[in-house]
Amino acid sequence: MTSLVARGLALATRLHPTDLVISDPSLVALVGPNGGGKTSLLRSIARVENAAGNVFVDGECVDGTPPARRRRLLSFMPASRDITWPIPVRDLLGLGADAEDPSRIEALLHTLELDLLADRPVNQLSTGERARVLMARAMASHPKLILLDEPLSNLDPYWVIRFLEIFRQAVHAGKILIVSVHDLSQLRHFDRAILVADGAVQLDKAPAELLSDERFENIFRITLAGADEWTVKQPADQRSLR
Ligand SMILES: Nc1ncnc2c1ncn2[C@@H]1O[C@H](COP(=O)(O)OP(=O)(O)OP(=O)(O)O)[C@@H](O)[C@H]1O
Repeated sequence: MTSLVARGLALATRLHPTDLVISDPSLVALVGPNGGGKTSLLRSIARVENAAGNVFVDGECVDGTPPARRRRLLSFMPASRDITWPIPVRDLLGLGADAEDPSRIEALLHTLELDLLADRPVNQLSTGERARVLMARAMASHPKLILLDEPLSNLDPYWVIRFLEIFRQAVHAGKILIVSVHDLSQLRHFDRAILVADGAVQLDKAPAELLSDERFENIFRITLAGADEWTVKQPADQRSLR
């Protein structure tokens, strides 16, 4: 059973000391206002920055783990879809997969419907197509923990639904997924929602409870006005626009 234990994660000026424990395979959303610290938290867990603290996946400390082993523990999909390197899609996926597991790449090309794009250079794909390549890459090494920074941005409605299905299948396969999202209507697909603002975890609840928490509205400065409909709580001072 996959578990994540993170202790004392911190990044100067961006993320206050933060603990996070996820004991079971689950789909966890990170939400929060722009600049609140979602990416900083994801990058700290992924150890892509020199963040303080320790991260344990299934009891195994990620720091100091050799790269081949680390990519079996976790993967990280960045929010940026920029890839300047003209590497073919299939070759890029191969960089993240085990050499002894070539069928994994073909399976991912099929799942993400990338078969016809497999020989195209990734830097010549559309933004949404690159998101599918990066998602496939994040899954290539069968990591136990998958960290995804705004994976649903830039996707058309078909692919939003397909990504959510793929996330759920990964949870059923025993993985933990931590996913930053901005579209609050997507929260109902998640098992748990963490609100990050001012560089700290402010709320950590079931999605429905989070959405109805008064602090949620205050932090986001919006009010629920109907099903999936929100209005601005404290309109910005408009005087400068006159
Ligand atoms: N490389 C960096 N160096 C210093 N400060 C940074 C850096 N990247 C981001 N920040 C700052 O850290 C804070 C948190 O940023 P972060 O990207 O984690 O927020 P976020 O919640 O992911 O935001 P968004 O929703 O806009 O993507 C912000 O105040 C931001 O300006």
